[in-house]
Amino acid sequence: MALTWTHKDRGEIRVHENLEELSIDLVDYIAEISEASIKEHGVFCIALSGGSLINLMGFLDRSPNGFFNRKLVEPPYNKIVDWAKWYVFWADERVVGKNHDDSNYKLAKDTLLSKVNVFPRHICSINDTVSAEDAATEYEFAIRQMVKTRTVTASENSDCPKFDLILLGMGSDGHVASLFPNHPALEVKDDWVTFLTDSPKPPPERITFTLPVINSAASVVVVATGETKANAVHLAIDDLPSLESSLSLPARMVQPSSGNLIWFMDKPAGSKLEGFKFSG
Ligand SMILES: O=C1O[C@H](COP(=O)(O)O)[C@@H](O)[C@H](O)[C@H]1O
Repeated sequence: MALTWTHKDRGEIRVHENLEELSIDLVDYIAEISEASIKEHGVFCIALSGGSLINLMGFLDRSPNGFFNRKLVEPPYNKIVDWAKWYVFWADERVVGKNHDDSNYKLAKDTLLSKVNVFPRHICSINDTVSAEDAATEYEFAIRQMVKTRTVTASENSDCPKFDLILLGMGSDGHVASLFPNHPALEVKDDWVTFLTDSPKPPPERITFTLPVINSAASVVVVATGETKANAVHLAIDDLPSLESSLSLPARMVQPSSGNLIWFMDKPAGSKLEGFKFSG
């Protein structure tokens, strides 16, 4: 059973017994938001990230113990999810070829998108043949067109798109999307998508949603697993008034203005949280 509680301003926290339980809960949540969004406005606009998150969405092959039996690409989800209404974006992307192993697009394509009926024209990936700067500009332009045509909802509170769901992983340094600690990309307020040519984590060239876009989403999920993430999870969630550095931790700056924020983690990642330590 997951240990779940709501922090007064850091959203809902779900600490799962193990990765299998986390995966099932995450897949359930995505299916639920997909259904609600389609009911409400006819489409589901989801922004993916890269990294370990994608496999945790239950897209990996079934494990020998049979736990990964509720993958989005398997029954019941492959039947009940209305894939034709999905529009898929990336909260961040590495500026490499689409067939490169570092590509977040390739990861999602190999594990999910090639196995379900999302229309290829609904898969909004970056132009991988131009510079990082141009790729960011073009990606933002493409999203602006989709807001104009009302495929992507406009935020009521900001000049930003309101994605139905943004899925973020978190690095052990507290980075989310490609927003790294102390990087100037964190300060970008006027653009929806920005670029980096000096990412501290390879590959160096990336594009990323900016904080205003992330914080305008209807739902934001942050997924963190493993002991190496425990300290960043603690700094991102717990009340630590004396530790000013934690305030500029990218994961702590994820604060949806009117949307939901949910943290999915396993026990090792949640082990340093106040709420976990005092849970008995
Ligand atoms: O480089 C990236 O890292 C983060 C976290 O990855 P993880 O493997 O530690 O979960 C990921 O969310 C981001 O999209 C990616 O570009």
